Amino acid sequence: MEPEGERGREPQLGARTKTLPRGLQKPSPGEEQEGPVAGRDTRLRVVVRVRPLTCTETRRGDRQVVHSLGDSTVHVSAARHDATFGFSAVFDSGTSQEAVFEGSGMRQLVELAIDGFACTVFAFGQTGSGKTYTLMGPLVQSEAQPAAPCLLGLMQRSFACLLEQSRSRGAGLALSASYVEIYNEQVRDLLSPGPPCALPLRWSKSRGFYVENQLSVEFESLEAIADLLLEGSRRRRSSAHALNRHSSRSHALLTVHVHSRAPSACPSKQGTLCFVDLAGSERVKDTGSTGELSVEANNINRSLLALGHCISSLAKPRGKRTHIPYRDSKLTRLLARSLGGSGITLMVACISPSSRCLSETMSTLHYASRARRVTTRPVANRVSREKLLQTLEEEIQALQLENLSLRRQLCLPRLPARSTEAAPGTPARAGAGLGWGGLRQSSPEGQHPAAVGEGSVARASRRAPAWPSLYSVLRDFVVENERLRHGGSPALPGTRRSHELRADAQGSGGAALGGSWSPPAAQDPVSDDLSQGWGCLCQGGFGSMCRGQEGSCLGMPGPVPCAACSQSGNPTGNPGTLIPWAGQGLEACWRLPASCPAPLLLSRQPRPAPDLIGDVPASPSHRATRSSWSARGPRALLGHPARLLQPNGTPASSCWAPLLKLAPASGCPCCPGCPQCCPEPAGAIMSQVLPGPPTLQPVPAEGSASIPPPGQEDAALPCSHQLPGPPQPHQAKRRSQGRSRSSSQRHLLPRESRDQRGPERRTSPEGKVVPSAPPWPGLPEPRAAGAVPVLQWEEAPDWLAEQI
Ligand SMILES: Nc1ncnc2c1ncn2[C@@H]1O[C@H](COP(=O)(O)OP(=O)(O)OP(=O)(O)O)[C@@H](O)[C@H]1O
Repeated sequence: MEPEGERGREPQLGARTKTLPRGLQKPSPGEEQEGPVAGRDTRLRVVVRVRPLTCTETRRGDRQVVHSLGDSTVHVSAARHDATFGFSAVFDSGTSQEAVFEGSGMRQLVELAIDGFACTVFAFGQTGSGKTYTLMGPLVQSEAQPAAPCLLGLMQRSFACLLEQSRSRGAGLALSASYVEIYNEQVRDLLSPGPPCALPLRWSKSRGFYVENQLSVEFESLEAIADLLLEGSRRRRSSAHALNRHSSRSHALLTVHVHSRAPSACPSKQGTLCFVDLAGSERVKDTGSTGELSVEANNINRSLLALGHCISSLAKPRGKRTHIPYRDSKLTRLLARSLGGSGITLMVACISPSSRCLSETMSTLHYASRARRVTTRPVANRVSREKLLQTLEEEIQALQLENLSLRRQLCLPRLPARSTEAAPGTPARAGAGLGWGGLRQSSPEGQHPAAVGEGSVARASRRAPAWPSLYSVLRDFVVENERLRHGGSPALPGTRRSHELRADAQGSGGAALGGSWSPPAAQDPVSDDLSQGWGCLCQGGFGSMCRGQEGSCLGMPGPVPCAACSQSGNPTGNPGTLIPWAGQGLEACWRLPASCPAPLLLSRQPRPAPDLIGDVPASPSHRATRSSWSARGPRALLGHPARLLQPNGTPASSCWAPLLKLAPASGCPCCPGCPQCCPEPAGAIMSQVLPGPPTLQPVPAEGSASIPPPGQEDAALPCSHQLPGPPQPHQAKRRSQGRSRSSSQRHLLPRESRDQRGPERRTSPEGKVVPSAPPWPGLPEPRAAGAVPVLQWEEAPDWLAEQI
């Protein structure tokens, strides 16, 4: 039993709510603070909510044994239990939802999240004690019958508060949400449609424990986040048992990521607000759980026990703490930062007043009292622009090197340097790319990109706001990396155009994309080549996947089986593969038409707008991204999610949901690749994205080249907005390096390929020479002087390739 004296030691609520998001108060030495103080021990804030007796309990004649004494204390009076507990606040059964929001300090928590702190609120208690009610309000039966505004829970009120703050700061806050549940010790994404699948839990030094590949959805309105909450809650596992007709069978974690964009000189802040609705502890004999319900109950109780152990260990003074068993359950891993790290945490202990629940109530109150002794050391996550740029650049470099190595292993040709999107509000102009290409240009002559350090980043950041470009480049690399890791064709920049043309020719793709632009198919040689069964696209680099003869490539391994091919049964039993093409919501079957009865390109479902992407239901301002990929390799440097985007409305067949979507490479977010926004030679792109098959191609006639020779592939940059101009000295040097590297590049190709490297051109099936880079009016030939070279093969360190 909790001693009476416990009460006296509790500081008063008014004195404790010293939330200082900005000033960060200075405590007296050795003083332990309850209000968050950066870098100082700060107690968890624990409040108690007593729910009213339910109809069943009243009907049964249960006695009310829990009473709030009005001064943040709660009194339990029963035959063998008589105790008083003090907390930060106690809300009795008559307290409104709004009073709970205001009195619990939730509003301050929202402000702290905006200020860059990782804030967590979690509700715990016995099953049926009102945790979900406190966080989300009463169960919403349907969208047509929303809950009365006065009943909305802490979540909805916090969202409203956040959005209000966002509006008052102009375009200052970028908000996104992710929603996962831990069900039977498996982490599952509640925002991904389709059958639930387990997501891996990873650890990194910078981020601690995190869920890999969870979907993160941007939102800008209350309706949007309310939809997400509703959608996720519907997917969450719940069942009926004796104590609750809608009992949650999983722990749910909804995290809102708050990114405050600061004026250029100030650091930006990246806070989080995480709502954890724990599944309720339960006694199987009380709930009458059997079978699956009892398995769930065991898992719930086990993870709550692990949480209890962590809290007990953390409640000891710092010097006396030994090991904190965070790794005992997924729940404690995910809550590690909130409990003992640098976050700020509010715990809401929910209890039933019924005499029947007395022992569970006592256990919850003891648990809560112990939690009050737990301290964290809050640290705001502030990222200076310089630092963010540097981190982004490092990430891009690491990814580029890794992709180079992967391409090398897959015998794919290099890609040209990535173009970048212009920063919002910055008109796209030649040479103004601020991404990788821009940074490389600003690097000292001949310097390895990996050696481009803070200085060049700083230069880049001084020239213009660079991160929209860098993020765009990073996203491209991540998408490409994922494709390469799966052994499939990378999402190749620029290919979207050809496939849009193709779909347009079939009368479907253009419409799906809003299709305002439909250039003549004659300007798209690759599209023609694909449709007419031109050559093997994978250059024989895939072993058994490719028979290595013209027109007989059975496709690269890819994530989405082509329904038509797999159903019709092809001679080798190797189904065709639908490759999602960047930016277009299109899928291309790599099998050739002769053997694939499916259309070469399939358009996806029409989408309301090209930039409303993600596999979450279309809703105002939704934009879905997947969180960080894997902790392998030299990546995982950033604390932000990888931008693996999924097309809207496309059901994910697996947890990887491999239908990737890239924003158009042009500066215009809704541009499907029109010549106005993407003033690069379309054909030049095609010549670069097509893997050149040196051994398998018919030797073309003289006069045109489509496969650029080593050292020249880098000449044309898709959407890089270059203008023709005389070669700069460092560019001339680069070209000479390109020539000299050809010898070293040779060893990257299969011997057969090396021996039979033919002229750098190809022909269409009719024998007609297809120029690789048809001139686009007003723009340079792809290999014209002034183009920015890409990373050389030699520049990818061997050790990296070995590691990968
Ligand atoms: N403060 C409250 N006022 C009115 N009704 C409440 C209150 N708290 C809970 N209830 C009601 O009690 C029932 C159980 O609540 P809820 O589902 O939120 O419990 P829970 O703790 O989340 O249970 P579980 O752990 O099993 O999911 C619901 O019908 C809910 O509407």
